[in-house]
Amino acid sequence: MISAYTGTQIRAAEQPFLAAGMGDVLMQRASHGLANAVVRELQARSRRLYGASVAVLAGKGNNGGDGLFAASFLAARGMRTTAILTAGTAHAEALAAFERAGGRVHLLADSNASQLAAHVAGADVVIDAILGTGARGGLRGAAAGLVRGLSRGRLASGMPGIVVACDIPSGVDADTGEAHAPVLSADLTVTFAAAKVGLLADPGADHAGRIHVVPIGIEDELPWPAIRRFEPVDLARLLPQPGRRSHKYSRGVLGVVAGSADYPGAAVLACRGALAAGAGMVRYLGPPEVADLVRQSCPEVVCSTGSVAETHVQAWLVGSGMGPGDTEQLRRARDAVESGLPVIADAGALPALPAVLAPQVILTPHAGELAVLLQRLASSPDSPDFDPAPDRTAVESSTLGAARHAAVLTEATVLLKGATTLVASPFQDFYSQADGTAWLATAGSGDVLAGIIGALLAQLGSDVGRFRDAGIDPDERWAAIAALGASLHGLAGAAASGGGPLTAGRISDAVPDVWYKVSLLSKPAGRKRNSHTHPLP
Ligand SMILES: NC(=O)C1=CN([C@@H]2O[C@H](COP(=O)(O)OP(=O)(O)OC[C@H]3O[C@@H](n4cnc5c(N)ncnc54)[C@H](O)[C@@H]3O)[C@@H](O)[C@H]2O)[C@@H](O)CC1
Ligand SMILES: [K+]
Repeated sequence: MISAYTGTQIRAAEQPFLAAGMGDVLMQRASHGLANAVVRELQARSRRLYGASVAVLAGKGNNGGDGLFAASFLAARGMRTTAILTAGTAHAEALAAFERAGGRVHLLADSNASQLAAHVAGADVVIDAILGTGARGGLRGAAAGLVRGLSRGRLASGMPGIVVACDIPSGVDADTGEAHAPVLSADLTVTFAAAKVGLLADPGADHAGRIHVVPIGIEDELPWPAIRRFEPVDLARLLPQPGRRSHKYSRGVLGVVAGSADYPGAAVLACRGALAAGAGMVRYLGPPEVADLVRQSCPEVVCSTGSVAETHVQAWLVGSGMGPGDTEQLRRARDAVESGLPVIADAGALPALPAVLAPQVILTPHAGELAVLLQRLASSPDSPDFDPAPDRTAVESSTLGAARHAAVLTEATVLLKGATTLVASPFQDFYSQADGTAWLATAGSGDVLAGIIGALLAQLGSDVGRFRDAGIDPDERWAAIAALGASLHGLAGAAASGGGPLTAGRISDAVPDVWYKVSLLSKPAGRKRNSHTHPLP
């Protein structure tokens, strides 16, 4: 599990060390880690170390200090180092160390910005150490102009160097992931003590590149994380395995209310996702013509035109492929929510459900649907910290804030789909998953995700002990189940894609194999099914 923290939490954890006069020690650990990461990055790309050019963009705070110390270590390994001081001043000891190591220093001004930009664009490595966790807002003045020029150059592929962000890309809010343009997108972010929330939420995550955490010795002081991310080994622990005496009913039965005359395929894809993710049985309720298609595609599914009340299941999936005119299906969706069973509510169900729900109801909007949902709830008096009527762009620029707000207002668990999938529980537990590939942005992908999460709800919803044993508050298991589903969906999509285009059905087809490979991570080597190890996709 990856745990991430706000800048405020990190600073609070540092406080006892700073009070004990250990600030310099922390900075040395951080900057050594940064320098080592740069060396490894060059080596991984088979680039020479001796003579490599390094440009560090250094602000006036400790973030700039980290960058300057790191550059001085790199100079000691024979690299040619240049510092651009973006604020006219810099951390005094770090600057002195940098100059002693032979680094060249330039003060950034409007008059020399374009000349320095050309120099930086030609460097083998650019270290972005302008702003860190102490930033308020984004880059300003000449620093903004420099980064804007560099970003344009990067987009035009004119900048072959490696961009390494020190702690966080400058301009990204460490607490929220909001990005104040311009931001220089990094290939690698080397972050200290622990990942920052802003690296795990879009749009900050767009700019972070790969994330490397450097421990600096304050980790034991860190509080409960602000956001977490499951890794495959966590899936190995949390995904269910049938017992020897399991039967289809004890394995977990999922009821599916999805599809319509206009979108019958959504029902098929949701059912396929659910079957692939281990539901003991899937029961489909819906129009006969959709049920026919479901039967043809998935003969395992038991179809009926009955009511929610007379259908015995452990969890419901409602809404995929449904529209406002599908009166009977929408009534079933509301009945499913009223049953008190765990429900995943997707697409067409979102506008049709009561405003206030419950934690075991998982809403799965994309950014546009979340904007509509928040607009519907905007009349709520509990929305002081959010634009009362956010549009899609507002949601996309503050994904974590929007998901958090929706969870608070609806009292449901909210899964916001996107390049990074965020899950917010109404109790304010958060997960971020980014296991997939951009090829997952394909029609029907969300229906499969709903099916996968539905199957996990049916199998895991009552398994309180499993979550407690994994250190997850049982009340928060709905968010954990949603995050597990997002992770499984992402891993399956990446495996099925293999780097090329993807169709939704292939995501579900890939789930069982990914599940199997993940489950090997929890078993001692001697107990593997055969002698071959299956690398994760
Ligand atoms: N506190 C510690 O013990 C450690 C801090 N570390 C580093 O220190 C960083 C935090 O350092 P600081 O608190 O000095 O903060 P920053 O280095 O992020 O910068 C804050 C400085 O920039 C100014 N500033 C804030 N917003 C600005 C903006 N939008 N435009 C221009 N200037 C702005 C502030 O007035 C302040 O002087 C971390 O990100 C990390 O890199 C590491 O060295 C590890 C140890
Ligand atoms: K930075």
